[in-house]
Amino acid sequence: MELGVIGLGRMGRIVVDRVLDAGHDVVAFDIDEDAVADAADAGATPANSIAAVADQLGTEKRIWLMVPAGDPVDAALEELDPHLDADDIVVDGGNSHFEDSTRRAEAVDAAYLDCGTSGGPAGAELGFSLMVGGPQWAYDELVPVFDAVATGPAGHDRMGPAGSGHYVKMVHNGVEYALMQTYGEGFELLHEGRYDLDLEAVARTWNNGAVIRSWLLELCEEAFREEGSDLGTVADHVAGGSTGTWTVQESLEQEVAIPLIYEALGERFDSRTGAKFSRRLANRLRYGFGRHDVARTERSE
Ligand SMILES: NC(=O)C1=CN([C@@H]2O[C@H](COP(=O)(O)OP(=O)(O)OC[C@H]3O[C@@H](n4cnc5c(N)ncnc54)[C@H](O)[C@@H]3O)[C@@H](O)[C@H]2O)C=CC1
Ligand SMILES: O=C(CO)[C@H](O)[C@H](O)COP(=O)(O)O
Repeated sequence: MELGVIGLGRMGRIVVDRVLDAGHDVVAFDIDEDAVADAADAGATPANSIAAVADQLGTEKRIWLMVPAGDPVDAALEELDPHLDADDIVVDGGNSHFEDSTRRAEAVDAAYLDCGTSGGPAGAELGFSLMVGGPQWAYDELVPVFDAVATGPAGHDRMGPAGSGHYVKMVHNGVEYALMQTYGEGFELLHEGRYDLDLEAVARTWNNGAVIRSWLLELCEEAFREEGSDLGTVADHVAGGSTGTWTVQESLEQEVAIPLIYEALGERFDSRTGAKFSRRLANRLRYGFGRHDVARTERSE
């Protein structure tokens, strides 16, 4: 099979390499010329524009987008669409909002597969987990590509119609937030608690047979090994948050309570503020009702 890949960053480049390794051909484009040159060195055919990707593929074009979610996806589709017809297939493997994906599936002439992708850069070796939404025929047609990009045949499946792949990935990310939060809380208690513990040793022991072993826990083990039990200079500032926000928004629309995911998202937002206003007010209110001491801090303004 011949696959066009647009977006050759951390994730797109893995798609290229794994598809090439499986014996398929790749036509590759990125707005970063160096990324295109690197992909060409790895065996892909370089293209110098999005339209050129479509032109360089034969009839029945199969194209994988791995660009940042949002405007770059719409921009790529706008440029591709005049070159596509109903026999063609476009996969969006990024973290797009599922409603954007259903809109795009309606708008483009090609069959559109929204593909939630999990596994991160570690997927270069292991392959990804792929959650695909869209027409069955298009999914079936791309099974050889999904087999190559995923961990294997068990690492991908069609979730349902347009939007369902990115919907499942959105919820996956909400779960990811809550798992990160709960490991964080457990290790915080161990760190602050009554024993002087080697947290790498704790994580390693848990990862060997414990009920709570997982890949995220292996990453905790790696973090403590590389940074130390006190996490060294790692700041308490957590970036990102879009996919968790979408998960919480959807839970409100569906009236499904997901308090752990909501709490984890809130913690992430909290990590970006300095002194927290509500805690400062609680501090002052305790003086108001009980004449308890008010802890005070130097303020810059
Ligand atoms: N990094 C991760 O662990 C994961 C990322 N994702 C999603 O995969 C998508 C890609 O992520 P990464 O590879 O990490 O990002 P990245 O920032 O490493 O790569 C994005 C690439 O897209 C290129 N690009 C941007 N606009 C373009 C355009 N209009 N045309 C062609 N190329 C364009 C950039 O030059 C860059 O090389 C995002 O939607 C992300 O949320 C999904 C799962 C895991
Ligand atoms: O999808 C992912 C992991 O599963 C990506 O790492 C994504 O970039 C996470 O983004 P955020 O933390 O902003 O939700």
